[in-house]
Amino acid sequence: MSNTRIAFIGAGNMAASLIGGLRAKGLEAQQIRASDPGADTRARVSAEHGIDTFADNAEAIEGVDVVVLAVKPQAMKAVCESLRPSLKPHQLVVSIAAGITCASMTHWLGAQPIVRCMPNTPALLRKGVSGLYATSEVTAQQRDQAQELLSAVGIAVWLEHEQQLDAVTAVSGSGPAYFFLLIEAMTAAGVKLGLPQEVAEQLAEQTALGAAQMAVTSDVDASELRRRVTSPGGTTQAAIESFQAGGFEALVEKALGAAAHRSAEMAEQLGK
Ligand SMILES: NC(=O)C1=CN([C@@H]2O[C@H](COP(=O)(O)OP(=O)(O)OC[C@H]3O[C@@H](n4cnc5c(N)ncnc54)[C@H](OP(=O)(O)O)[C@@H]3O)[C@@H](O)[C@H]2O)C=CC1
Ligand SMILES: O=C(O)[C@@H]1CCC=N1
Repeated sequence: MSNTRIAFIGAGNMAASLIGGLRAKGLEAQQIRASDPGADTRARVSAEHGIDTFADNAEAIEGVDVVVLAVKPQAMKAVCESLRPSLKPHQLVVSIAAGITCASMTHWLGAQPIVRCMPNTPALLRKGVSGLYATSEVTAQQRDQAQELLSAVGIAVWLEHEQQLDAVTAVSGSGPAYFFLLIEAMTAAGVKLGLPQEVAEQLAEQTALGAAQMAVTSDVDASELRRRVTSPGGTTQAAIESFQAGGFEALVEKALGAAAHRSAEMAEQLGK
């Protein structure tokens, strides 16, 4: 990674997080470039990270080792087709677009080494987690480059089957939103129980942070940590029983199933 040159196509939220992570890991500004149609977006990433930005995607990828596709899934076909004439066979393409398969990208780009990933927004704080899948064209060195790119913003986990990315999207790609929803709901419930809004918010947020840190650092699993909070016949038991009577686990399974299904459906709809 020390002298890898990387171009980001699309300089929105996820690209900015990745660029921030790479800069924090010591990559020089000269090693990173980004292209985006938005003049404001270009000015922002350029000012924040000191990198060169381009309005023209083909210009941005000249001479780089890795091309990161960080545009919305709906824009992927047009972006890939426009890059095709300029891409060199040795350039690694890393896509972070939800629900766009390697087969679709290969169809649009031509034969090219591709790593498809699914990061998540805590990447902004270098607390992200990403699932990665590599096509057979990807060399060991390129795998390392992709690994280092995604590890700059958190943990990177390699997958054996591309289809598993639908499940990764359901669990961790979309996952931060589920925890935010829980924080919102716990805050609203706290207010209904008589707490001021800011206090309820502080309690819910810090509890989420503390619980997540315990789950990550503890050598016992989440169910044991939960058991340790749950005094027999106490308040936690009353809450957990209420959650479960409402079908909590089945609801979570259904919600994640909907996300995974949508990921596969997007591949079908946008992959042509
Ligand atoms: N947000 C999330 O939680 C996650 C998102 N992803 C994936 O990351 C990708 C990017 O998402 P996110 O960063 O949130 O999206 P953003 O909309 O913030 O960023 C995409 C950027 O790409 C720009 N863009 C549009 N068309 C082109 C083009 N032809 N060439 C170059 N740039 C272009 C957009 O400009 P403009 O706005 O002017 O159109 C925008 O600035 C998506 O594919 C998404 O599926 C993956 C994991 C998590
Ligand atoms: O909602 C989405 O489609 C994207 C992918 C994962 C998170 N955001």
